Amino acid sequence: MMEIIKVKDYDAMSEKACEFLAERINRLENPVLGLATGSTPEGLYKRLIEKYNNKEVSFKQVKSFNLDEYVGLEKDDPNSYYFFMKDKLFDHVDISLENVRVPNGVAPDLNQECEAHDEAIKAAGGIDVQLLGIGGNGHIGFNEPGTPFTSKTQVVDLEESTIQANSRFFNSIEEVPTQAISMGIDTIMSSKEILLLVSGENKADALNKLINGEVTEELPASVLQNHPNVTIIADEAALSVASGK
Ligand SMILES: N[C@@H]1[C@@H](O)[C@H](O)[C@@H](COP(=O)(O)O)O[C@@H]1O
Repeated sequence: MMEIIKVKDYDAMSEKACEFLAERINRLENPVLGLATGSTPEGLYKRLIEKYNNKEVSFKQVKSFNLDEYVGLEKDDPNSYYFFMKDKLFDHVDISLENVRVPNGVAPDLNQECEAHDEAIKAAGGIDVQLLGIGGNGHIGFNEPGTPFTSKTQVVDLEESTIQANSRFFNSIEEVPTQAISMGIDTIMSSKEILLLVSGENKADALNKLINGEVTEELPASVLQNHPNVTIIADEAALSVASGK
């Protein structure tokens, strides 16, 4: 089941997503969240912090698992996803850092780290709500086109287009890591519920294929058609191709 909520713009998407997530956090006894990085969820995190400051939500009982992390970046590297999460959310709410897990991109044994991530998710009882963004090429997490739907958390090679897109955060393109640890497609699909946020015209093509196209490993996000409980909050620009159909 896929529900699509169309909103006007990025701000409206962030607002809706904040209501959606806060409702789950308040309702579930021990919420387990799957969290994402990138520009897309930044507005959502800002609003969640506001809601926390207004005492409308608390993260005391929340456990979280992040989707991905660059290989080779230390936790305190401003471009690491661990740093992003602390900077954009964790440092500003009452979540315990003991309850958050971002894959460790500098673990001595990366494969073992991938297994540990999946094991920790299982031990927590699985993910209640997985937040996702989407890459222009249809990637989710860092699962690039061609990634098997059966994949668990693993080390992945980044596509040139992804490196290019993410270079905006780095001083130069040479500094962008070429590999990452990413939750696998199967890991993501095992979540009880999925919330996908999409904003902007540059995602319109991928979103159209996800909604109207066939389910194929060539467009990793298309797998979401097979999930029983997906909500997509997308703005008008992101839906411009899909709604023209
Ligand atoms: N690994 C991240 C994804 O988790 C993210 O959803 C996507 C879109 O990023 P943005 O939201 O900045 O457009 O690409 C990045 O590479």
